[in-house]
Amino acid sequence: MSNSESVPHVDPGAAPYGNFPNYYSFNPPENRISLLPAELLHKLFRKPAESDSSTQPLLGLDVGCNTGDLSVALYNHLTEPHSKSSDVPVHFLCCDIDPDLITRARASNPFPDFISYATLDIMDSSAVRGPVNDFLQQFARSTFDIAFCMSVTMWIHLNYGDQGLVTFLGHLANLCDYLLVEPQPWKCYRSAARRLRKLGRQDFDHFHSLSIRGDMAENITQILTAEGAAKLIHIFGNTSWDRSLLLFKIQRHPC
Ligand SMILES: C[S@@+](CC[C@H](N)C(=O)[O-])C[C@H]1O[C@@H](n2cnc3c(N)ncnc32)[C@H](O)[C@@H]1O
Repeated sequence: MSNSESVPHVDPGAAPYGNFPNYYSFNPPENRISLLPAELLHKLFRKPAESDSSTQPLLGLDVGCNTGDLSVALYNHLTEPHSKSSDVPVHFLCCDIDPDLITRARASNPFPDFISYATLDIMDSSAVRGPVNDFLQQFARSTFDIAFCMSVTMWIHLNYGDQGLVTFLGHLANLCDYLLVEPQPWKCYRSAARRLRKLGRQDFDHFHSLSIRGDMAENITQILTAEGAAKLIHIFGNTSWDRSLLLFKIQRHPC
């Protein structure tokens, strides 16, 4: 399979945020799911045997969920009986900038009581506050247990520049205790820019001025772990698209 997001037969000018309408026909969820241990949630959140077994729900945030196929696959994978976290209710909030993708995700949602979808630009802090805070407040919580940021960083980076990427990662880290990131490697940036040029379109606003470039998994790790803000605790290997899945534990320092 090709290792860049150059495969979709969609005019990329029409998908400037990576909002490809048929994403899962060329990158099926299984490519990523197969790298994640089914017991991930149990391993991260298991309680000591003697602790009270009250079932605080586990909360997940999926940023850039497209039509929700990966969100649902993650939900199934992490909650199915052999995962041993199935006794704990798990609730996901999944968001995407593209309202059409969210409409499709809602229409095919197999678990509407457990998976919620919202249209929002994660870079628009005032728009994010509403749905994210409303979701967290239902559970009297201020953060998610885990956030997923799968194949989204490049689109944020190309559309909002270096500072946008740094702000985005910082914002996500503030929202969760664990963060799973699948960064697109630099060669995908070149492919995305080449596609636009082939179509005679203007380059992404920021492509030529990005100074964060090269090894994107390493760059993103450095941004997240700067000043001890997060710790890289696991790399789950590489997908067939040569993308690594990086799990960070966010370190909260008392003020
Ligand atoms: C390449 S797709 C990845 C979809 C999914 N996360 C996955 O890995 O299967 C990138 C998604 O991020 C969404 N996206 C890009 N920028 C966004 C933003 N600023 N806010 C919310 N979603 C965004 C796009 O609409 C698109 O659906």
